Amino acid sequence: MNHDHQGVFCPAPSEPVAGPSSAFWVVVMGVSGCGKSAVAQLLAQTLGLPLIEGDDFHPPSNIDKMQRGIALADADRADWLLILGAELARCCDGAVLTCSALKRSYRNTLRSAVTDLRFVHLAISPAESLKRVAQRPGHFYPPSLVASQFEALQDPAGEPGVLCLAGDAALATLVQQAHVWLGRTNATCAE
Ligand SMILES: Nc1ncnc2c1ncn2[C@@H]1O[C@H](COP(=O)(O)OP(=O)(O)OP(=O)(O)O)[C@@H](O)[C@H]1O
Ligand SMILES: O=C(O)[C@H](O)[C@@H](O)[C@H](O)[C@H](O)CO
Repeated sequence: MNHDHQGVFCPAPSEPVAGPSSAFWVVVMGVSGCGKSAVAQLLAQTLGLPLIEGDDFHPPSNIDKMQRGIALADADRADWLLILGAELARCCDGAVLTCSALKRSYRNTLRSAVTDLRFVHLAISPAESLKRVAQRPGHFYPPSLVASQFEALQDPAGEPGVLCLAGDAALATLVQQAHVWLGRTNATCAE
């Protein structure tokens, strides 16, 4: 059992957390460069929810591996996904999480942490992903790993609680579409 930063009582992360009926948890997912951080930041801001940046929770060994151009394996991602699930569960009133969540089993690990977890999948082409990743000087993730993201990706379309969006649309459009899907049509979305 634990408490979040506001002292709200939370069940242990081993049981999926169910919040107030107005609460929801959203994962913005997809391959490298698809726009997870950009969209999630706006979404969290306009929904008034905390933002959890999944990349901030990778152990140094994972960052080191990616920096050296080695794709993460299932075993590298296992503990990271459990930690992200615990972070979601810690936010009793909901949260927006950025996480690649490339495989169904990864999404199911996150689903086991909170009830009715939603996923917004930003789908982009390998060419667009490569272009965006190559344009990020100083970022730890190398363009040489982009192909491995698409090899690992299992399309979440058809799974429960999933919205698939074209990640090359304008940011404001993407956030607006997510709001409508979440039933929050009145919120204003800034570009
Ligand atoms: N809808 C969009 N249209 C045009 N450019 C975008 C869009 N979304 C994001 N970008 C740009 O693409 C780049 C990658 O975006 P972002 O960092 O949000 O992706 P990401 O999925 O979080 O990547 P990673 O997981 O690799 O960190 C950034 O330069 C960002 O400004
Ligand atoms: O599961 C993964 O392979 C990783 O989370 C990657 O997606 C990177 O962390 C991200 O792309 C960095 O930019």
